[in-house]
Amino acid sequence: MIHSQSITYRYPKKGDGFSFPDISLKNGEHLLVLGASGIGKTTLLHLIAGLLTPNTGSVFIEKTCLQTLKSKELDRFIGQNIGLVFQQNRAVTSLNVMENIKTRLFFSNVDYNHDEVSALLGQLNLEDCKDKKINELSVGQLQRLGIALAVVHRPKVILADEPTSSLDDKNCHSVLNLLLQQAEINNANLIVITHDHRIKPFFQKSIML
Ligand SMILES: Nc1ncnc2c1ncn2[C@@H]1O[C@H](COP(=O)(O)OP(=O)(O)OP(=O)(O)O)[C@@H](O)[C@H]1O
Repeated sequence: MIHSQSITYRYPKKGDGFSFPDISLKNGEHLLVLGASGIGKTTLLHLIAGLLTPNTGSVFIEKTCLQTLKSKELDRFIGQNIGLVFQQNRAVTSLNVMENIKTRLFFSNVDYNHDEVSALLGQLNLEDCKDKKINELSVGQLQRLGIALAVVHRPKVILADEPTSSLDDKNCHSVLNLLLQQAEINNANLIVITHDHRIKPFFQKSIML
């Protein structure tokens, strides 16, 4: 469950700032956030993820209001409950795939479970890659690893920033299906922000900024 209320944000020394529409998702619901370049999509994503603090308004994940948490509590809460999928690779290049997975779990304070991680790597067709270094992965494998790193700690909310804009139609569909599949397996809310209108049919709920 995620709920945001009356969020506004202004970057220091930058114009009027943003006033965002409220978001309300029950367990298992997903949202597409569409909008032109520069309209504030990534800013909204960072506010929902707790990476930026709104000037006014609140974000609730389950019953926790992010704005009531102290800095260390917030870091812990984000690490355990939020999964972020980035457009660019964020894996540590000096580590192999499995070491990246274990590092992600360590920072989320979640124990490594061999069977669960093997199942996840299987779902993402990465089981043959676990000992590979990041620079040995194909573009598609890197993208799927990005999803694995976002969901391996079983977050309540999966947030994806432009996950498909540089992909052809086939890979766009495949990435979307994997994200939705992982959201379902984890009973998580999935929020995708994009200017890529091809993915509209995948979502029942969408807002335009
Ligand atoms: N750290 C920052 N400091 C100051 N201004 C910023 C910062 N980050 C973003 N902005 C500005 O805020 C506005 C919204 O940026 P944001 O990245 O949220 O838009 P977006 O809709 O995600 O754009 P795009 O689709 O191009 O990624 C832009 O004008 C951008 O220049």
